[in-house]
Amino acid sequence: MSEPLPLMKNLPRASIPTAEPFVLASGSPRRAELLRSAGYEFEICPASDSAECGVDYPETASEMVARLAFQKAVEVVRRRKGSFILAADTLADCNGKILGKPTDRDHAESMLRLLSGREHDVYTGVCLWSTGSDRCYLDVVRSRLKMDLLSDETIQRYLDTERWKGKAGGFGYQDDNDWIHVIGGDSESNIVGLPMERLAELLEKFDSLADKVYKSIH
Ligand SMILES: Cc1cn([C@H]2C[C@H](O)[C@@H](COP(=O)(O)OP(=O)(O)OP(=O)(O)O)O2)c(=O)[nH]c1=O
Repeated sequence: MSEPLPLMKNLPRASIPTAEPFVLASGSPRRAELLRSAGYEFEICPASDSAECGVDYPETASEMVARLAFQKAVEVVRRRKGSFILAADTLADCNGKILGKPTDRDHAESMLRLLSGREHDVYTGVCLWSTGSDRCYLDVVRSRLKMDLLSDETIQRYLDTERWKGKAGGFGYQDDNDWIHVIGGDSESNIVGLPMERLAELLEKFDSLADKVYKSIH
């Protein structure tokens, strides 16, 4: 088995605030790996892709990840009664241009060319939802990154690895590249899809933070 990445080590863990089974409403292998590395026990029940698509809303990256995390949670809440649900969404934002997962190699290349030599933000929206008590909390964490100016050769070499697949912005911070640097925000796990430090805080404070959810969204 390969050695866990440094960012997967010493991750904080908090107790689940209800007696409900903990359900990860995400198909992201990174989110599952982060939770597993921290020692959480959970089931996986991904939201359908339709929870992510839809109308082009005029919104910021921060608003968008919050909305998408909420939509993914709603979709799973409908199927998993009596569960404590965690949904998340991650996007990159380079000067107002919002970058999701690339659809193909050309799309990934255009994202890398946009990010090359620039600073950008990575946002993750987190939605926690106790379906038994109908309480929900939504939060967003931001990290700031700087990508070195990439040569054509570096871009093509990275694209050849296919590690850009399924990753917002067309790259993986965890992919051991020396051309991407964190310059703001202190959660590396946030960049990879789940801010583990904030998650532990939210779980600890869930009872005081969470609001009752309107029945109408069920
Ligand atoms: C920026 C960045 C993103 N990512 C990943 C995290 C997320 O899995 C993905 C963003 O896609 P998301 O739509 O947030 O999640 P997903 O499609 O993987 O899973 P689901 O919708 O079922 O929850 O990008 C990295 O792995 N490394 C990175 O450096």
